[in-house]
Amino acid sequence: MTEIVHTVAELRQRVRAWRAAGESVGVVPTMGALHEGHLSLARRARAECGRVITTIFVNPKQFNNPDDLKKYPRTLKADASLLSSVPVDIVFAPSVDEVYPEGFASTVSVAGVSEPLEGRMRPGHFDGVATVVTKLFGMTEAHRGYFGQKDWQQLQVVLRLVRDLNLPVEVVGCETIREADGLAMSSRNVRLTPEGRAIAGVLYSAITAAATDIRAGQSDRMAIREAAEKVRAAGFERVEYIELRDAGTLMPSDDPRRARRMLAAAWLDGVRLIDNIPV
Ligand SMILES: Nc1ncnc2c1ncn2[C@@H]1O[C@H](COP(=O)(O)OP(=O)(O)OP(=O)(O)O)[C@@H](O)[C@H]1O
Ligand SMILES: CC(C)(CO)[C@@H](O)C(=O)[O-]
Ligand code: BAL
Repeated sequence: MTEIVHTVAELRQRVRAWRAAGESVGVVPTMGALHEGHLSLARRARAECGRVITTIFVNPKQFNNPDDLKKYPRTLKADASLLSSVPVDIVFAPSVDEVYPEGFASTVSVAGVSEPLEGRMRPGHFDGVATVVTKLFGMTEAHRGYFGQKDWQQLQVVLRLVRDLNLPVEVVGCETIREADGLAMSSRNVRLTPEGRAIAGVLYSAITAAATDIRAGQSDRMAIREAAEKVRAAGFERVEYIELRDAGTLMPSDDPRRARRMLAAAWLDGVRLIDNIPV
């Protein structure tokens, strides 16, 4: 049975009882408007942990764009019913005041890995993510936390903060779930028009082709330029970045012997889509 819990006090009571009984606890942090990508994380947690908590919290501190925050889809009822099919034990859906009560004054800031790409395009975003993820780990006392590779840089930020702050959590990165045309599932996809949705898969196919070309010996720069041209030609309004980076540090990397990642962000129908793949 899936139970919806809104307060930290009630959550703690449940978790303490589980832990006292020797059960392992997994947490899947989300902002709701759930899709198969989220559910795959929850199923993995279900398979690996005795108890599973999914958190649903649209975290105002990580939105640098007030319009994006206002338009973020909120579908708690439908989300809870999807999660009961996994099933997860608890849906933790706190209010903004519960998470950030009067007088809240702390920020967790991860230097380095949070600075380029998403960090540069969305100032303050990763401070908001690092702060709320640290709090969610503290609130849930989870042994394991599940995060999607779709938000690759976020996953690296969380890994860094857990290491740096000695948090007793094992971070598990889970593969990106895609639509049939390759589009990475994302809650923001519902804001695409039918015309936009029809071309959205080009972001993935363009970076996949670039990665293949680079592995076949094409120069990084040429392959990336061609990918950006394909995305624009398909009808995207703007390519914010397509970059080849060290997979762990997110710093520029032209060393094919190291694990590298191609990361992209582009605008379609006024919606900002991101994706990434290994190279
Ligand atoms: N397609 C996906 N495959 C695997 N994991 C995913 C996918 N989409 C999101 N996740 C993961 O689910 C967790 C919660 O993400 P979030 O609630 O922001 O959903 P989202 O679909 O990424 O929404 P957004 O529109 O904000 O990008 C994150 O760890 C994220 O990486
Ligand atoms: C990890 C997270 C739930 C923190 O708010 C959010 O950034 C997300 O949904 O990826
Ligand atoms: N999925 C990452 C959270 C965000 O876009 O704000």
